[in-house]
Amino acid sequence: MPTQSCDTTALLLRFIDTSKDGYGVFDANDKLIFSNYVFRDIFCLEDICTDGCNFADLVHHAFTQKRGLNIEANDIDDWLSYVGTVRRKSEFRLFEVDLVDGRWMLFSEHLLDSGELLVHTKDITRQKVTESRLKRSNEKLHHLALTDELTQLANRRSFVESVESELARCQRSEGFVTMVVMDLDYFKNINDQYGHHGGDEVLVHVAKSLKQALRQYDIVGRIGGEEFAIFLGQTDAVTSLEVAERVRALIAQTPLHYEGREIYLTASLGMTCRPCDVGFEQLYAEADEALYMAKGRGRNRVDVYPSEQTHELIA
Ligand SMILES: Nc1nc2c(ncn2[C@@H]2O[C@H](COP(=O)(O)OP(=O)(O)OP(=O)(O)O)[C@@H](O)[C@H]2O)c(=O)[nH]1
Repeated sequence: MPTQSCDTTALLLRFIDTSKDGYGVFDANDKLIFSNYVFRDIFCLEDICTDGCNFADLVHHAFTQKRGLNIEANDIDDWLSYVGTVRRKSEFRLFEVDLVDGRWMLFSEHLLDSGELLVHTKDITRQKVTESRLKRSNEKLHHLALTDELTQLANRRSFVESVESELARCQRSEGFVTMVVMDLDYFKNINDQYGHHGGDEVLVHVAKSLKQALRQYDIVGRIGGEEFAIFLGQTDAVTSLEVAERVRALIAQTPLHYEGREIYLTASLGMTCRPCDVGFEQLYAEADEALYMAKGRGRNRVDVYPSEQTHELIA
């Protein structure tokens, strides 16, 4: 019945206009022929007459007012050219968009055979906020799982993983890799003299010295207790020994100022240098053996595991 149909249309229009979702219809020439309140709000069309406006006009209007879609481009026409390569190119399109005011919208576009484009938008700001909180806590958890809480260096697990992936990466190259294992000397005495807190401060201090003495791409970790390990990728034995000596000297020359006193400390280091196709276990075991030699030969020194790559250093 005509009256009923009229009522239904009016009701539908009222429903659409008061909806929390946005609705817009563009004709085959991309002219906006229908929009509800939310849609007009997104493109900040409250103050302009939309008759005859096409999509590019709407975007230009919002962009000049620094409102509407968050467009990270200096040239709006470049952006519109890009959008032209995806818009109206498929029957259905779904995408997320952030607005200058911080809101996030899920846009869906239906292209009819007759050329009209029906656009629907849904506010997904709350989901996006929850998503980014979740992402941040996952990143934090990931960081905690891989980092030694006290020194903020890589923990044992993370050190092993990083070295193994570095070894896999350089498998086919001709270069050399070095492992250095370092252990503080008489650390038990430091704990006994300055307490566990003093001991912890020493570990943090040593971690800082390591970061200072090493290059950004060297891998360093706290393996446990007062033991640290350094991996130098693509580094020959001579350079590696220089690095290990630099670390040893820096630690010996840099006392920690703790509660008005100076805590002097030393460390013993063992190093090995091998071609890139070596496995982690072998590399670590050899460096550890060299560390054992350094401890036995009086501490505060670097000892080198004897191998084809290091014989010149030992001779
Ligand atoms: N403060 C503190 N002490 C730790 C930590 N982890 C291990 N230690 C202590 O480190 C000390 C290691 O002692 P030892 O293995 O005897 O070695 P050392 O006294 O350094 O002697 P050498 O290695 O032979 O020169 C022990 O007293 C442990 O309790 C830690 O996280 N914090």
